[in-house]
Amino acid sequence: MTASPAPDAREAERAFRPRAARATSVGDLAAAAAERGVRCDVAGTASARVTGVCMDSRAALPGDLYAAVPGANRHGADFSAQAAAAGATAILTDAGGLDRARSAGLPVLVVDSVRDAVGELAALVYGTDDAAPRLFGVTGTNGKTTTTYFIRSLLRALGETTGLIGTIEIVAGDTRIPSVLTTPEAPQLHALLARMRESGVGAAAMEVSSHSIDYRRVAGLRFAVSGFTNLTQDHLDLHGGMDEYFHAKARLFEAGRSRRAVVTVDDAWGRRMAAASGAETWTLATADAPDEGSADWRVRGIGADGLGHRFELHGPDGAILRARTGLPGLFNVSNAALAVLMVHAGGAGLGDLQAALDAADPLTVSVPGRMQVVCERPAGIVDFAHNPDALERAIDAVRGAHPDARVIVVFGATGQRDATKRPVMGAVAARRADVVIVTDDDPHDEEPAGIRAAVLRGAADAIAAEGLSSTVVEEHPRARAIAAAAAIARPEDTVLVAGRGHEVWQEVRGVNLPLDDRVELRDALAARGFATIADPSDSAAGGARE
Ligand SMILES: CC(=O)N[C@H]1[C@@H](OP(=O)(O)OP(=O)(O)OC[C@H]2O[C@@H](n3ccc(=O)[nH]c3=O)[C@H](O)[C@@H]2O)O[C@H](CO)[C@@H](O)[C@@H]1O[C@H](C)C(=O)N[C@@H](C)C(=O)N[C@H](CCC(=O)O)C(=O)O
Ligand SMILES: Nc1ncnc2c1ncn2[C@@H]1O[C@H](COP(=O)(O)OP(=O)(O)OP(=O)(O)O)[C@@H](O)[C@H]1O
Repeated sequence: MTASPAPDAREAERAFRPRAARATSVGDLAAAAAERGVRCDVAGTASARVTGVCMDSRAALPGDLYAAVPGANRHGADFSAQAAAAGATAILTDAGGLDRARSAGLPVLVVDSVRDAVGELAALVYGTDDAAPRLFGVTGTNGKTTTTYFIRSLLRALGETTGLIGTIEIVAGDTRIPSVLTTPEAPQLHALLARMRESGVGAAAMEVSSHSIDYRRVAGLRFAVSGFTNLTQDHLDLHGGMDEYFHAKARLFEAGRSRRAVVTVDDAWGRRMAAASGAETWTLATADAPDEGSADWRVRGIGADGLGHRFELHGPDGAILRARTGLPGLFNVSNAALAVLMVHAGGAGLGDLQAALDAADPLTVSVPGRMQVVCERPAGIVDFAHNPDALERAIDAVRGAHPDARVIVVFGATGQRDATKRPVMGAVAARRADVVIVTDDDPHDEEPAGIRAAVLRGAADAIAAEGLSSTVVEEHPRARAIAAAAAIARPEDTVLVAGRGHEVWQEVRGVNLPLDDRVELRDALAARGFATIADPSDSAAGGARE
């Protein structure tokens, strides 16, 4: 067991501050915020000067406005003295935090909702409201990370200097760090954009999680283009139901938040999202759907090409774009098509786009832990699928062509998160795979045996009700489950290790244990004498790469 060296939120917050800071007085901030409809009362001296914004006292730097939010566990105002000791010059809080903030002896900006206000204030402090890099935001249950990597790669092929913000890493010019959140908190986002601007970044691709929309992390940001991948069951613990989950995502497409939108309309949720969008919207059909023909853009002519696919995009006035992606799975055609159209909607002309697609194969970028192949025969694949829809698609995507090919899937469900998806994932695996090895994901503080039992119950119920012939076993810890899968793999089989993708720490009762599925699978297959593929992005090779 090791103590946690996992990415640290505070370090991440400090790593991406702009080098040049301009000072704004508390009084001027309150006045500018009011002009944007955010009412701010000032308690204390209005002449104090602010050069940065933070939301965690442990990340405060001299000159910061410390945003003290009411949290699930504590009110941030409890940490006002720590922020002041670190050099913060003012505090932003709500009526509930006012007295505690005042006791730190700093001027206080009082607002109705700190989360609603902090994005706008950070935009003012960092000057990111109009001069930030062009932002390409991607939301949806699955495909956000992959699509942002595709967008960034395509923008680079078009000659742009780019940034990236998402689950795996944050990249701004020559600086990169592993991510803590998929979408950082608003103060960090605005600092990041200011830093990107300093580094000459012209465009950035960014994942926008539904949590971030609910928690107002994207407040004060304007997206040049926003894209929607899909909506399937996930995160119902936060949102309560699919309708609420839909409405959280829909807020990204409000007029004023996004200038343009590209919405995948392969199902009813997509069509509803397109109808709800207040931005100038293009619809994209990537799969056979009832009214697929009425979409503005359609994927046509999909054909197998190596591990991936080639395809065409057909648009208005006979426009056609030809593209390919080397990443396995038809869902990666959907992700790639969305990325191409978002870059087109962001201003790239059809001719330039086609030239970039032809010259650089930009949609064959390697995305860490997303359909990552560590061995070709047997196929050993590590993927991030951690909800029912993604798991089903991932299993289908990796099934080999040989008539005796089996899919052996290793996965578990996360502790303290949406428990309703556990039996559903068990049933999906029992239906689609030949051998199912149920193990642990990140149990967090929950008892792992109970999580496994819920997944196993779903699998057993599906087998009994549907007369399935799949084999289901329980094995833990996870490394032993991966070794068990490798031990029974025949050359024509596929071992799919799903759920944790690029992650290199497994959290068990507050302790982060080192665990990289790619390393475990590669080592287990190599031990049996199979030829494996090294990859510089995994933990055995030292981490993230270009
Ligand atoms: C459930 C959730 O989203 N919680 C977020 C929330 O934490 P919280 O309400 O528990 O905070 P708290 O512990 O009560 O503390 C209150 C405030 O005091 C501050 N504090 C606390 C201690 C201290 O010494 N000093 C200090 O300033 C905290 O930073 C916080 O602002 O506010 C914090 C920042 O203020 C967030 O960092 C934190 O995100 C946590 C880390 C998180 O894991 N969120 C996940 C669920 C998330 O957002 N995930 C999505 C992706 C989901 C997906 O697609 O899979 C994401 O975008 O990453
Ligand atoms: N368009 C898609 N439709 C369905 N499943 C997909 C799609 N794209 C990717 N997947 C599956 O979902 C997994 C996660 O993909 P990716 O990381 O790109 O999505 P994400 O939205 O960023 O996920 P998360 O929010 O959980 O980080 C992949 O490993 C793959 O199994």
